[in-house]
Amino acid sequence: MENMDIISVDHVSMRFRLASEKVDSLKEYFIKTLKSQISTNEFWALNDVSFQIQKGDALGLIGLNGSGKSTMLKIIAGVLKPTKGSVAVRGEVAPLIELGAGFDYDLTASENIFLNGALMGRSHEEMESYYDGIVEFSELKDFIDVPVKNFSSGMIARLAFAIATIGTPDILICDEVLSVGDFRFQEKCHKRIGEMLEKGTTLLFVSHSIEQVEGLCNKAVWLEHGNVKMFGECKEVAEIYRTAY
Ligand SMILES: Nc1ncnc2c1ncn2[C@@H]1O[C@H](COP(=O)(O)OP(=O)(O)OP(=O)(O)O)[C@@H](O)[C@H]1O
Repeated sequence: MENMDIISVDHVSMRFRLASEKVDSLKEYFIKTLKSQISTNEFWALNDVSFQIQKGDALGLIGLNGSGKSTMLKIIAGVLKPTKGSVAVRGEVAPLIELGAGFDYDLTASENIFLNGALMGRSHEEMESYYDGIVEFSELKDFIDVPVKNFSSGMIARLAFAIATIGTPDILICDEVLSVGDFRFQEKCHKRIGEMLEKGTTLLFVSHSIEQVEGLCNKAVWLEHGNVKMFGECKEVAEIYRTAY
């Protein structure tokens, strides 16, 4: 089982269609569609991207705004289906992509812990055993019965991170999570991710902080306009990336 690819991204391309005309209402949209007055521009967010990750690797995805990092993570997490190519993922994925996406904002933090557990396929009993640890890690004890709609983005990030990192998933996907919390909480998350890596979790990590990427990752893929500019050892990719723009 050593050196087995846990994630294999094979010639993945992703096309989005963008409406090129501004439409002010649904009615106008239907009328213009019927009259064939709406044209769409094709936009390729990823072009023929391939790379392989082995068990226990920590991969940083780096690149400028709009280079395709989040799109790549969403395809690996199974949220988006690639237009071309394929992705093979061997293992359970804990995705931290759109923070709080699994939350019902009218429910309290406590209720959302169980809701998210259910979304992750975990039973109520199982979540009860994790409950205290989640509350403690998120440091939201005093807010646990408050509806999440009253939370700041940092509080939502803390709760989402604490829930997603229970147990030891095979693959942890983190998209910009550490940029939301304050510095002290970022350190705490960094430490927890480090502990998960030691236990064999594979990490996919997006951050605009190249220092954070270097601190956690052994491999890096650098995306530029949806193309792989460079893939390899994190230190080598980071060194060239730093001086590139
Ligand atoms: N659902 C969508 N529909 C249309 N275009 C999209 C969609 N999602 C992403 N895009 C476009 O695809 C490109 C890549 O976006 P993506 O979010 O993957 O970039 P990113 O590297 O994560 O950027 P950032 O660093 O700003 O988070 C962007 O130009 C974006 O506008």
